[in-house]
Amino acid sequence: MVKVGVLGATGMVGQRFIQLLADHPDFEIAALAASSRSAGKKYEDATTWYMNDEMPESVRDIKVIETDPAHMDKDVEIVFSSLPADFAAKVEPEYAKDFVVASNASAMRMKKDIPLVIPEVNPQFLDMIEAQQKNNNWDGFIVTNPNCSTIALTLTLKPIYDNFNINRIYVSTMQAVSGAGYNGVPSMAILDNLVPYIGGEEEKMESETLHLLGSLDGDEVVPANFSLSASCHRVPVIDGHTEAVFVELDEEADIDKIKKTMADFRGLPQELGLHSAPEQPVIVKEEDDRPQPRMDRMAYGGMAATVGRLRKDQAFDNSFKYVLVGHNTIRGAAGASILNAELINKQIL
Ligand SMILES: NC(=O)C1=CN([C@@H]2O[C@H](COP(=O)(O)OP(=O)(O)OC[C@H]3O[C@@H](n4cnc5c(N)ncnc54)[C@H](OP(=O)(O)O)[C@@H]3O)[C@@H](O)[C@H]2O)C=CC1
Ligand SMILES: N[C@@H](CC(=O)OP(=O)(O)O)C(=O)O
Repeated sequence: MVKVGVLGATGMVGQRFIQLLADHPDFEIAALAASSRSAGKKYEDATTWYMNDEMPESVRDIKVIETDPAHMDKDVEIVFSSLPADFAAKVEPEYAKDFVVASNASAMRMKKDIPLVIPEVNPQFLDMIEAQQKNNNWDGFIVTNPNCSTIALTLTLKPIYDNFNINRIYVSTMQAVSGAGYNGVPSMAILDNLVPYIGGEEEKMESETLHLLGSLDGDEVVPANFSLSASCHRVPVIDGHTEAVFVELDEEADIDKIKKTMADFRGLPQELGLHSAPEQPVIVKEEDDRPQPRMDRMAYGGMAATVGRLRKDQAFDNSFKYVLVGHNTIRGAAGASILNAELINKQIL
């Protein structure tokens, strides 16, 4: 078993990490860190548990430590980070001196030599690790996963990008409140309402998606060459981001072929049989009223994106549109970091 630690362990994403790691066949939770508000307390006393399942027995008595790497158990090999981005930017490089950091925070995603990875989409970006270690003189390294809306979108776009020529994409999101953390959106702001702004989200979706679908030239990422415009909105759903996607190709959109390409899509995690890999990363539904967050967010344990209403766009030439749902704190956060770590454990450690 590989010993792992979780930073930000008391938070919304930290709790997902614990839920997903509790019975993991290869990883064993050895350390939990949070802010000085929580450090020194037993995990069960430091945490207001938000998950539907009970808090795992194995973590209840673990004493929460300060996030400083000096406090981290030296037997830990992988540290999962679900820290606020500004704090992650300071702490993650400190951890990378000695530990593998699988980060879910946005701070380091677009930095040179730091792989931003979805294992089904761009596992080859892990090749940057050698340069990262050499350039920083680190024994460990940092690998990041994308923003929650970006992950679901990019999983569905990868098979299209590989098989057709994309000209431009518009995407409009309807994002769950859990995406902002437990204290992120007051109920008075979101009940009976919708908030048409999520700070920084549109910029992240636009840049990260093109980066993930791009190619490596040495250690430089050459972004994919199409236009992408995002509009992001918060809706009163607890978990599961929904996105309406509009795609213009260079050629006529053959709907049956596009559906088959998406449904047949498999990547390296499926080939390697990684524990958290969904059998099918993209599920295509035919019902007129799917996908819906309540019904589809838990597809393959929350690790698959579900697509529906895939149809020709009658208003524009060579165009089609669809709706997708992805679980924001599983495939969009903790599950994504864990899948990255499973790939690293199989191929690098
Ligand atoms: N929620 C989501 O869907 C997604 C979130 N993310 C990213 O994951 C990260 C965590 O998000 P989320 O779990 O929602 O946030 P929460 O606010 O729910 O949790 C934040 C965690 O970080 C800890 N923390 C806060 N400040 C400090 C500090 N100064 N020093 C040490 N620890 C600190 C908190 O500890 P304490 O309890 O002691 O205060 C808590 O454990 C963020 O970077 C977010 O952007 C990414 C994708 C999706
Ligand atoms: N901003 C996302 C969640 C998030 O924290 O994303 P990021 O990891 O890119 O900061 C949401 O509100 O749903």
